[in-house]
Amino acid sequence: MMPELATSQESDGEARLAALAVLAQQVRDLADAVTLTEVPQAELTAVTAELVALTERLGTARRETPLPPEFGPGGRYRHLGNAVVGDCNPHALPLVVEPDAGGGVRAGLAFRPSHEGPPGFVHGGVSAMVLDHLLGSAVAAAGKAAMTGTLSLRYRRPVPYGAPLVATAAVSRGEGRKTWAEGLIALPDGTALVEATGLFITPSQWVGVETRS
Ligand SMILES: CCCCC/C=C\C/C=C\C/C=C\C/C=C\CCCC(=O)SCCNC(=O)CCNC(=O)[C@H](O)C(C)(C)COP(=O)(O)OP(=O)(O)OC[C@H]1O[C@@H](n2cnc3c(N)ncnc32)[C@H](O)[C@@H]1OP(=O)(O)O
Repeated sequence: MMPELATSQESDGEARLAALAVLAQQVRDLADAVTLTEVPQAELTAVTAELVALTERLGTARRETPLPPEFGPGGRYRHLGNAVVGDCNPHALPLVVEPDAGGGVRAGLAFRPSHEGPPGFVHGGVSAMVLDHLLGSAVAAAGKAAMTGTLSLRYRRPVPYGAPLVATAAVSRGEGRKTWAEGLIALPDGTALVEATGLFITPSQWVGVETRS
């Protein structure tokens, strides 16, 4: 179950990965363009034909699975294929998670129109995904490799897209293979929008796995 972590020497060249990250960002922009477009039907059909051709070009050399977690340049942990933080995954925001002064983690973020749930606001499941990852990252920053056992959310206010927000998380307690973490998505002034608590469990075969680079 535990992924074998490669080193960057075993992964693709850094220049190619940088080009792939640029492509992934373009696809994110494409997703928003599709979500918001009002061009006429004939133009939609023409664009679709071009996208079919592009999809086929990318598929001529294809991996079985997204890019795995690895220790990249400088020994820094990264997971380029991850759905939340992966620079090379168009589905990812991508979130940049950093240690904060208090021993937890933080990430600045801005959701996009393609994250719409209730009209004009971010889908609650998307907020949950971000908080799942952030709480998991706080657990990893505390030295535990763990998977989400439970995640509980309190949606206090609708989450806007297109606006700068901040997400934070920290471990609240630990007991054997269980680690509890708390976090929130907030406005820059600290106003809480979504609060989360979660229980993360270290599978027995992951006990002792190094999570800090
Ligand atoms: C993902 C990390 C990769 C590590 C890579 C290395 C370095 C990492 C560095 C940085 C990583 C950065 C960030 C990571 C960020 C995000 C993480 C995202 C997390 C996810 O998005 S992850 C996907 C969703 N997640 C799952 O896909 C889990 C599916 N599930 C399972 O894989 C098992 O189910 C598991 C492992 C949860 C437990 O399995 P197990 O066999 O170890 O458990 P076991 O039965 O031994 O129970 C032991 C004690 O936990 C209690 N317990 C068990 N399960 C519970 C539950 N669900 N709720 C409440 N309590 C539970 C029992 O009641 C018992 O309690 P007690 O001891 O008191 O009786």
